[in-house]
Amino acid sequence: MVVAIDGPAASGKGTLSQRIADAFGFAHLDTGVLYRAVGVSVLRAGGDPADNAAAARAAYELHPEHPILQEVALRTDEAAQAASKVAAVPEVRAALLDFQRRFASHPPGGAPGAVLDGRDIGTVVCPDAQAKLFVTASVEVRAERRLRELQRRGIPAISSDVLEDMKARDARDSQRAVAPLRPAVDAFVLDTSALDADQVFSMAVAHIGSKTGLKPAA
Ligand SMILES: Nc1ncnc2c1ncn2[C@@H]1O[C@H](COP(=O)(O)OP(=O)(O)O)[C@@H](O)[C@H]1O
Ligand SMILES: Nc1ccn([C@@H]2O[C@H](COP(=O)(O)OP(=O)(O)O)[C@@H](O)[C@H]2O)c(=O)n1
Repeated sequence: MVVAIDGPAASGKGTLSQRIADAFGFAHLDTGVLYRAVGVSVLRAGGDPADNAAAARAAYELHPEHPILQEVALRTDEAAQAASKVAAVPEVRAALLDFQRRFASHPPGGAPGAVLDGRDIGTVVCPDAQAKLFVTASVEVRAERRLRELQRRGIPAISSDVLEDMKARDARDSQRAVAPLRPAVDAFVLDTSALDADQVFSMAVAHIGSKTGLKPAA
């Protein structure tokens, strides 16, 4: 059983995915972390994330136990920008595809299902997912959520920079040639601009139930 959750930055994908995974006993993979790790690896090696060869090399070196995947440095805006640059490189996407598909088909810990969140889960990584959600919100709402999150994590951030970075990333993610950000034709689109996390969760559970017959454990 695979649940695909896609959407733009700070729309609430990760929050929703973790809650869905907990409720159904599924494993959760935040695929954005993989792209962030590749971007940060390139920066640390002194490279340019938009350089195809450097980005592809870093992607082929990433493996599920790599310690960079746990680093808080992956959460910064700098990491997010680097991620969206390496994410436009076809070799990077190809290198990360196996990792993601293996997680979906063999969820760790023998879990009965997997929730993957990202930009292209319902369209490219798991086009046969039993339930697909596309979570979105206005860019202003998303920038405000991300700013508060960064402040909570103790990462310095300036409101106008977060908004501008988010717009730049939205444009890059939506306009790239390979696996652009867009809802799958069979995705349930959920605009969370005026919904809190509990409301989003309830609507998502109802949708998953309608598609799969599954109900969360009480
Ligand atoms: N429906 C919601 N309403 C308000 N804040 C939310 C909502 N969903 C998530 N958040 C908060 O917004 C921030 C970004 O959410 P996150 O789940 O990390 O988004 P994404 O994975 O899409 O980048 C987090 O601080 C999270 O707590
Ligand atoms: N499945 C995915 C996940 C992330 N990405 C890229 O990785 C970047 C960071 O993703 P993320 O999910 O960590 O970003 P946030 O939504 O958390 O801000 C995105 O801007 C995309 O460019 C992608 O291309 N495909």
